[in-house]
Amino acid sequence: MTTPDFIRHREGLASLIDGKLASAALDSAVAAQSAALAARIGRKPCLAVVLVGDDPASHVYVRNKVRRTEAAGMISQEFRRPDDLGEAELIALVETLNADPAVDGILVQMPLPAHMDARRVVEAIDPAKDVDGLTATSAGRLVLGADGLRPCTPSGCVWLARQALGDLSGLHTVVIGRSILVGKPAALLFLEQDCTVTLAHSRTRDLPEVCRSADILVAAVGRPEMVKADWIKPGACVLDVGINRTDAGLVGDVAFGPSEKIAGHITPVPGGIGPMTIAVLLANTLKAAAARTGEKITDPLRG
Ligand SMILES: Nc1nc(=O)c2c([nH]1)NC[C@@H]1CN(c3ccc(C(=O)N[C@@H](CCC(=O)O)C(=O)O)cc3)C=[N+]21
Repeated sequence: MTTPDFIRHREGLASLIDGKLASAALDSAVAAQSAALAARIGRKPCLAVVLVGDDPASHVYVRNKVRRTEAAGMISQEFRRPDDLGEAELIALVETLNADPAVDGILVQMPLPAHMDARRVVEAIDPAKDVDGLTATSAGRLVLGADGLRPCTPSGCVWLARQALGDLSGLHTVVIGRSILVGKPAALLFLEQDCTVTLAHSRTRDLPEVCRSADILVAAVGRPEMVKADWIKPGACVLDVGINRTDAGLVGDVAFGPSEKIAGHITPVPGGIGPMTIAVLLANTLKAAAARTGEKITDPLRG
């Protein structure tokens, strides 16, 4: 197996998995296929992003999504609504987007304002357009191992682990965090790769010891630098999903400095899993566009 250029070998330190470079590689594969698909169907794939309220972090993510969608030759539609928008109005907007044949993917940015039931809003999304992979239909297909759209962040984790390690069969993956958006689907996606999976969480007994048995460690808890270097098996592949804003800037869930001396591979924050999430979102939009129009494409995340 040849190592891709976004995994940088470093003497005496973990190889650095550069998620920014990796996502640029995926984006250009998506762009090429999106152009070919557009030529066949007579229109570009289109992603609609809905942002309710004015959380500054959400605005940063949405701006990045719009920029990268357009750079990949796809159409980006943005819908901004005030945070006093009613749930029924938001669901009506989702239904309008469901009915619009030119829209291939719908993403409703989380978190939603507290007065809304996010589950009800997500379930209003047509599963064929569920590029976040968050509807009950998509989750059910994931559990069944049936075709469907998979959640973006955990798909990005699996893709990077495969790029770093090749076949993951038989490896022990420990996922810390059982969220619907990341931890739970990550466990299922690594299982689909024939890993032995442990889904650890805040009630797990002796978490450091559990982590020390991981060949692949996925940290998705949202606690700055919670995972310490002595929780890491020497040579393990460490994927840091945490995006924590602290006085010291943006930090992950892993204490990076000490951990890069122990791990075999590691993702930084920023510049690791975050940009990969958007790359998978674009790949999912391409897949949704192809499936909706009955066209065949090669999955940019496979191979
Ligand atoms: N329906 C929905 N789907 C999501 O996928 C979703 C969401 N809601 N709500 C918020 C979270 C968070 N998220 C990120 C995406 C990219 C970066 C990213 O590109 N981060 C850069 C840094 C950006 C910065 O400076 O803040 C990096 O890690 O290098 C981070 C976080 C998607 N989310």
